[in-house]
Amino acid sequence: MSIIEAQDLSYYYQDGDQRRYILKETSVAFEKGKFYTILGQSGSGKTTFLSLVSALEIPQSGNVLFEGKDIKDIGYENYRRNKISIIFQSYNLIPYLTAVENVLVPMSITDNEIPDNQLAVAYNLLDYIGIVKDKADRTVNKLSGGEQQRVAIARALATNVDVIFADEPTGNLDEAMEKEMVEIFRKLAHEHDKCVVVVTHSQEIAQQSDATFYLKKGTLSQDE
Ligand SMILES: Nc1ncnc2c1ncn2[C@@H]1O[C@H](COP(=O)(O)OP(=O)(O)OP(=O)(O)O)[C@@H](O)[C@H]1O
Repeated sequence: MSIIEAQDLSYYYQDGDQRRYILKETSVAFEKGKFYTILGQSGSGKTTFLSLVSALEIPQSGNVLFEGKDIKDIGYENYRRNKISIIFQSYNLIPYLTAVENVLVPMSITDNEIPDNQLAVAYNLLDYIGIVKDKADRTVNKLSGGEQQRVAIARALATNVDVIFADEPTGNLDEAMEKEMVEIFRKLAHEHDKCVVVVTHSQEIAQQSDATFYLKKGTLSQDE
C-alpha cells in the first residue's frame, strides 16, 4: 500500500480574472522503502507540488492521503509535525544553535514517541549522517554547506517519521557532495524503509532513484 497518495490535485493562482493552473487534477502515489525523484522545468510546479503533499499549502481541489487517510482529517498541523519531514535547498537550520541543538528542536515539538536520552539520539543521528561530535557541537553557521545539509537530514530523521520530502537538496552543493547525499537518500529508503521524495533538476540523481516522475503542464507522469 502507498504511504502518500495525491488524488486529482489541482492548484491555481488568480491572475486578474484568470485562473492560472500550476497543477491540474494530477494523481500520484509513493510507497515506503523507495527513493523517488521529481523532475520538471523551472516553474513547472515542483515546489508547489511538494508544498501540497507536505500541507504547507492546501489544494483548491483534490486530496492528499497518508496511509489511506485524508490529511485534512489527520489535521494539517498534526500531519506536518508528526508524519513527515522536509529538507530544503537552503537547509533552513537555526544559525545560532549548534548542529545537535538543531536536531533536538523537532524532538521537542513532536507528539511522536522519542526516547528519553534525546541528546544521545541526536548525536547518534548526526554521527550516522557523517557529522562527528566535534562538528555536532559547533554552531551551524560554522559548518560547510554539505555539513549543514547533513544536519538538516539528521533533523529530518529526528522525529522518526516515515516520509521525507526534499526540495532541491543538493542545489547548493558540489558534485561530490551531491553523490554522497544521493547515497544517504538511497540508504534511508532501502535500509530504513523510508519513503523519500526528492525534487531535483539533476538527471544523475534521477537515474539513481527507484522511480522518476516528470511534472509537465500541471501533471505528473512517469513518461518523459
Ligand atoms: N501565489 C502565486 N502567485 C503567482 N504565481 C505563483 C504563485 N505561486 C506559484 N506561482 C508561480 O507558479 C509557478 C510554479 O512555481 P514552483 O515554484 O512550484 O515551480 P518549480 O517547478 O518548483 O520551479 P523551480 O524549479 O524554478 O524551483 C511559477 O511560475 C511561480 O512563479
